Amino acid sequence: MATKVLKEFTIEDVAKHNIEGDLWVIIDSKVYDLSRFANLHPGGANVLYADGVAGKDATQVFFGLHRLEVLLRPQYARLQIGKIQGQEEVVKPLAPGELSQVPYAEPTWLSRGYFSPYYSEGHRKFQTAVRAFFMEVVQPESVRCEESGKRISQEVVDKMSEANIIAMRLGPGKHLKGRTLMGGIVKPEEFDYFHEAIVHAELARVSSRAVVDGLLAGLVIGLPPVLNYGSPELVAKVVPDALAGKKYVALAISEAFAGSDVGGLQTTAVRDGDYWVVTGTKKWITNGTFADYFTTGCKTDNGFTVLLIERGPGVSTKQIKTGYSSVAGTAYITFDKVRVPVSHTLGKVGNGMSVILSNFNHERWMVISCSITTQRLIVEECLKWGTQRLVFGKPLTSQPVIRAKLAAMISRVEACQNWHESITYQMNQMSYNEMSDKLAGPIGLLKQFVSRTARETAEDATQIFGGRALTTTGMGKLIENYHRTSGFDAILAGAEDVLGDLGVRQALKKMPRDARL
Ligand code: HEM
Repeated sequence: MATKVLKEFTIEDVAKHNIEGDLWVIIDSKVYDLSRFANLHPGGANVLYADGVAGKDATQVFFGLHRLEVLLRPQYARLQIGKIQGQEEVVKPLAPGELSQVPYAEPTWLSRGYFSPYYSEGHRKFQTAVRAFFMEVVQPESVRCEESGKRISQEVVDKMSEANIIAMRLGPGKHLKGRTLMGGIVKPEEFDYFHEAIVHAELARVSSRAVVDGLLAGLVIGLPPVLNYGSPELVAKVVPDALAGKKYVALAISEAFAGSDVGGLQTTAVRDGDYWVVTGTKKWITNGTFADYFTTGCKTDNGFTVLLIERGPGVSTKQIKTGYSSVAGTAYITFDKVRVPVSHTLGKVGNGMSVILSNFNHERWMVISCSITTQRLIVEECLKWGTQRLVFGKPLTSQPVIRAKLAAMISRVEACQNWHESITYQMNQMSYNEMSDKLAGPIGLLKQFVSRTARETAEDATQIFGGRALTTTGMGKLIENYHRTSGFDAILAGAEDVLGDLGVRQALKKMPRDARL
């Protein structure tokens, strides 16, 4: 397709169009004809007729009031009629895969001129491809679904499964064997937890908190127990379709009766020949509204057992209204005498607690990976806003109190990131059992730290953005979303205080008996 040659104007040409009905402005070297748009302008027509705006270069005032994306929306992009002779645009959106050059907007390993002991050139290649994919395929969908509350389209899920992103989100392992990952950039046997962390980070970079969950987070936490504890026949029946994005899975553990005390669950499974008969309810189940399978914690005669329940007679799900978008498909589930084949038992009868506990580490580490990226994104938003927003004729960052907030925000996210990388490195060296033994505590402590710092950063960012942080659209929309949803990470996958306590209890278990001051 031929690129449109833009008409060129001088500043003087534009200055002649400065009245109602004949109104041009310059924004970042581009000339816009707002004559007819003025009456439709969401900020009102009058602001456009002001002295420093009509017929003038309104770049400064524009970027004080709008996000760049406004100019990129097709309905507004077409208002551009030309450009100013001899000027070039300065403010450009990132190309798919491109890195931000804002300091601290990217982790150190992605920052120009810095080094990392953990990430290789291969990780970098992989990251570039994953970022481009998420920017092109997932970002527009995220914006649509966050607003509409509708579940992610099958088209996006299909594209994710084609690149094997769904399988990669489950981490390294035998489920990757024979798969072409991201067009073959990384071999399945080379795929490690740093590759996986990249996938989570890039997903979180372009998605709101609810979309991170809506994009099959239920499957990411609900399928591993099937992979690790299901019979070969069950694995063959369920896993290929799930990784191909044809069937959805949710992890159904928590209940209105029991959250953190998994032992207090009331959903009951009673044996009847070759079937279990399951009765009970589940609450806060991510992706539950559209899941085909539920990895479900049940009380059985001799303790606690995990069953894979297929949607069918006796299973009903309804949407729960939560503080974030219903794109996450958070559900209340009722099981009413549901007949579940005994072959759908995951692990040994009565051994459900270890099935669930072994799953938690990976889930928590995944939540941490996503949460840190969003925290970093908020730092980037604040650095940009702080420099482009003028107060008392100077950038906001000229105020020491703003710089102090930025210092705290940067330090927090860098601390989180470095701790996360250190734990991820340990994961790469350890067997699954070693991880359960040695990393449950550190992962619990890190998750507590990340969700606490997230909320502190949300508070600071809200102060920096002021009223703009209170609206779901416009300049502060990411801050508003973060402020409203950062608390989710303090609850989902294990409540903050419980996890901090777990970390300390694990440490106490390992205290040498002879340790004395
Ligand atoms: C191509 C030119 C422009 C387009 C397409 C445009 C579009 C918009 C849109 C979509 C909004 C809604 C808020 C948002 O989504 O960010 C808005 C708000 C606003 N616009 Fe514009 N605008 C343009 C130029 C200008 C200029 C030159 C001014 C200068 C005064 C201006 C002043 C405002 C104000 C005061 C608001 C309300 C901001 C708020 O609620 O915080 N706009 N504009």
